[in-house]
Amino acid sequence: MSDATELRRRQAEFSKELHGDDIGSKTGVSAFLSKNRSAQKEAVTKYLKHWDGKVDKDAEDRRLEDYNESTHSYYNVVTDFYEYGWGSSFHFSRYYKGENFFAAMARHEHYLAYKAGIQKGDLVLDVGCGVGGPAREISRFTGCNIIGLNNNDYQIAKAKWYSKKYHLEDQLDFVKGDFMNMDFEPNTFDKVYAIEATCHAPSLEGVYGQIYKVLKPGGTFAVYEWVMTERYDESNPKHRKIAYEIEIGDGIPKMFHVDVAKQALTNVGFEVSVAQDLADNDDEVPWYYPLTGEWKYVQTLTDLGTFFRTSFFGRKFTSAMVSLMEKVGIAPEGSSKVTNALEEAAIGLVAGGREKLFTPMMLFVAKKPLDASD
Ligand SMILES: CC(C)=CCC[C@@H](C)[C@H]1CC[C@H]2C3=C(CC[C@]12C)[C@@]1(C)CC[C@H](O)C[C@@H]1CC3
Ligand SMILES: C[S@@+](CC[C@H](N)C(=O)[O-])C[C@H]1O[C@@H](n2cnc3c(N)ncnc32)[C@H](O)[C@@H]1O
Repeated sequence: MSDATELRRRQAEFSKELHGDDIGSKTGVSAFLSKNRSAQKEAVTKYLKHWDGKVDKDAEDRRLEDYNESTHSYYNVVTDFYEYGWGSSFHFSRYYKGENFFAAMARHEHYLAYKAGIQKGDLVLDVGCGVGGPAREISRFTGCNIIGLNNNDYQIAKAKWYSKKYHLEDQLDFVKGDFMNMDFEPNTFDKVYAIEATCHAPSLEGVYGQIYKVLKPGGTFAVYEWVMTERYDESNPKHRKIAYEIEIGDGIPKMFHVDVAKQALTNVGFEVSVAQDLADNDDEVPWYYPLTGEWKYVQTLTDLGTFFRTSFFGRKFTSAMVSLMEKVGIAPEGSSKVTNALEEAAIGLVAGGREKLFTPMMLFVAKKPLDASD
């Protein structure tokens, strides 16, 4: 058995032990409370194994090398929190004045589909598809067929459960795989998109090279990339602290600079037609607003629940409840470590957003040339 097959088998087995067989019918709090105790403790340990506060080369190399297991463990322990706090699309978006949170999320997804030129009947790959929120929206919006690729078994099971629930099984499929080593045949997809996922890669050239391979000649790749911006200075300790908070709290081995991303696309053969930071604008309502706790930004009454759960006070409330439940044995051991890490994420993301050192929506649109050879 190859190393990759063995890892896949182990991860699938572990997911079954951690989450049980009944995946889908429970979400958020009830899913979180029904985890297998010892497996949850192990998952948290695996995720935080290389996060010891160090940012030297050796520490970074260890995180880059362990990217697959570490990210797999990260999503094993945060997925229920994400669904409870944010919904089933795991990304940020811009907000128009008066626009509801979920409408903005859907619009952000439609915009990427539009920039990728996705048409009815296209075969599309969603790289790092989460629990399938964007794939459901984009398949309904365009009439295309989407295969979602993900290395997290729990999220795949959830994505499949949702597509059955919403009768989208004819248009959607979700498969297990590492985006650094894809199993698809070369030249398979008409379009490829990735939303806030490829930042988990140990090398952007690695993941973009795989996307280039599976895209048909003339096909388009569109991505919302997480990158550090032109203003970021790796040698500035305050900047590095913000990047580290984003890395540890979001399960990212290393946050790359925007130039690294752009160069990586070109190096693997793409022709880049759009390179635009959608966060670099004068929006009245900033993309990171739900994590700030600033009530002035809330746009509609329907957003109050989401805003409470995502705001500073809402997060403190959740952390306190989780800590209490862990102490009395209702919540599995290690749960507080997860809410602490998510808190670091929120702090780093808001700080990075306010200072424009970081963007979660660097939009790249890139084409595989028509005359590309394999
Ligand atoms: C990790 C990557 C590449 C993308 C995910 C982006 C966002 C969806 C998440 C980033 C930080 C997350 C937090 C939460 C939800 C999902 C994020 C915004 C919570 C609000 C979930 C509820 C917890 O109690 C607090 C979390 C803070 C961080
Ligand atoms: C922040 S979530 C975004 C999910 C989805 N794009 C969305 O917007 O809802 C990042 C996703 O990338 C997936 N991922 C991370 N590393 C991966 C890898 N090496 N191979 C495949 N998927 C990966 C995670 O499991 C997760 O589903």
